[in-house]
Formats: sequence, structure tokens, C-alpha cells
Amino acid sequence: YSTFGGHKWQTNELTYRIENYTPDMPPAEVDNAMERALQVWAKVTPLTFKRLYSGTADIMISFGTRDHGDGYPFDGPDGTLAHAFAPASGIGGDAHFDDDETFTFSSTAGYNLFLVAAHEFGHSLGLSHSNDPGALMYPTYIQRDVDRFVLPQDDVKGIQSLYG
Ligand SMILES: O=C1CC=C(NS(=O)(=O)c2ccc(-c3ccccc3)cc2)CC1=O
Ligand SMILES: [Ca+2]
Ligand SMILES: [Zn+2]
Ligand SMILES: [Zn+2]
Repeated sequence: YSTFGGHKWQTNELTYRIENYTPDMPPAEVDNAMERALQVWAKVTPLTFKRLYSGTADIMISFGTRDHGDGYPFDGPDGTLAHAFAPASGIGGDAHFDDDETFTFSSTAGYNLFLVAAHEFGHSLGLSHSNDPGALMYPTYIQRDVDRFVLPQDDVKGIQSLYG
């Protein structure tokens, strides 16, 4: 695993807000994918995630295409699927998803939103990429069985090196 130089949140009570939705799936499935992706990390750390419905949360989650206002424009279908910012005020911690992608949650076609979100939230919490091909924080997307998803040991060690 690797971190952004040990950059981390100074509190364990984090907040998140889903700012908008993708037309690819019902909002309830987006909520579910995001909640489960955050729980993956909460389960192995003292971190808790509280959902906000207005105002500014630590982790602002949004879907956008091309230039969406942060100087890191998306690139249309395929290529970059999403990006997230390391812990910091303002845009720090935020996770953006490229709405030119077809995200799915139930089927295994397309990019699994739960997996991509879990990976991006790893960045939002302070992890950068791992060179362990089995790790969630490995830079390349690998389709996995999300029903029995268990956070790989490399990621557990990484997040606990920050918040354990
Ligand atoms: O740090 C960055 C910036 C660009 C990235 N490219 S991506 O959006 O195509 C991407 C690649 C792999 C994943 C991923 C890796 C492991 C598990 C799940 C998703 C997520 C997004 C990945 C990423 O998180
Ligand atoms: Ca893209
Ligand atoms: Zn962005
Ligand atoms: Zn990444």
C-alpha cells in the first residue's frame, strides 16, 4: 500500500453528501453503492460516515462529464472513470464520477459503481495506489464478485497505518 505522505483526516467522524445522480441506475442503487463502499473502510477503522443532505460535507460525491469545474476534466467514455482528492479542506476528500461511463451495481457488465467508489474513497481517506495486484487500491480496475467482497489485507494494512 502507499499513502499520500501520511496525509489524513484529523477527525474520525466524517460526513459525506451525494450531490447528484447518474441516469444509469436508480438513485437508491447509487445510495446503496456509496454506503457500502464507505462501510468497507469503516469496518476496519474507527472512522464513521454521516450522510448530509445539504451544505458542505467532507466527502462531496458527484457525477460529471468533461470539464466539471475542478481543473481535472473527464475524458468521455472509458479512460478515466472517476477521481478523488486526498484529505484536505475544500475539494479535499471529494469524489467525482465520470457520467460518460456506464456504471452498474447489480450486474457485472459495465463498471461496478461500488468497486470504483470503494477505490476512490480509499483516496479520499489518504491512500494512494498499491502495487499488489490483489489490492483494491491497485491502479487497474479488476471486476470482482461484489457480493462477497472482502477488503484485501494490503488495503487493511494501509488504512490502519493511517487510522488504526
Ligand atoms: O487515482 C486515480 C486517477 C485515475 C484513475 N483511473 S480510472 O478512473 O480509470 C480508475 C482505474 C481503476 C479504478 C479501480 C481500481 C481498483 C478497484 C476498483 C476501481 C478506479 C478508477 C484511477 C484513480 O483512482
Ligand atoms: Ca471517462
Ligand atoms: Zn473532478
Ligand atoms: Zn486510484
